[in-house]
Amino acid sequence: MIRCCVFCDLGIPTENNHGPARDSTTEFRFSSSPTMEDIRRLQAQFTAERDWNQFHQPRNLLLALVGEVGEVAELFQWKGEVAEGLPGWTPSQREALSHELSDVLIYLLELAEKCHVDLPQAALAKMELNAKKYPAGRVQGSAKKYTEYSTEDGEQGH
Ligand SMILES: Nc1ccn([C@H]2C[C@H](O)[C@@H](COP(=O)(O)OP(=O)(O)OP(=O)(O)O)O2)c(=O)n1
Repeated sequence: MIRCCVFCDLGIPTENNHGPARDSTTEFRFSSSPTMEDIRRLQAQFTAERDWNQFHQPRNLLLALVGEVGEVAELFQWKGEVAEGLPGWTPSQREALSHELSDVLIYLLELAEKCHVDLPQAALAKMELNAKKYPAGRVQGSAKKYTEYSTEDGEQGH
């Protein structure tokens, strides 16, 4: 059997091995794969193949994550506010951003794994909590923190 790449072995389509992942004329959205679990598994494989689990404890992963968030911030610093879609950014600036955001995601998922947090489920549960804390009808158009809503607004601050 001819092997293409690790992504094909795992049944994960990518732009490189299966053509464009999305139609650029439609509203922006992510590709349906890889899933968070796919990325967790690939990073676990990458780490194990290098005998790096000895370094990838939760605290080290947290520090690595924060470092990568800093690298994302560096790409935005001194630019002023930037509009959605990053108009005016060069292809190489966009590529740098996609690399740094990916580093953040990879370390975040490995940190969650090493802390035994099932992140897709945890994120969904947290979004349900967020929706209860910020009922759309009550907070419409306001960016106030939930603690700033008084009982007169009809919402009890915590
Ligand atoms: N001990 C390590 C080192 C790297 N990586 C992986 C996860 C990240 O996705 C990426 C981070 O690599 P670098 O530390 O080389 O950081 P950058 O890719 O951001 O390079 P640079 O800092 O030069 O921008 O590689 C990892 O899992 N464990």
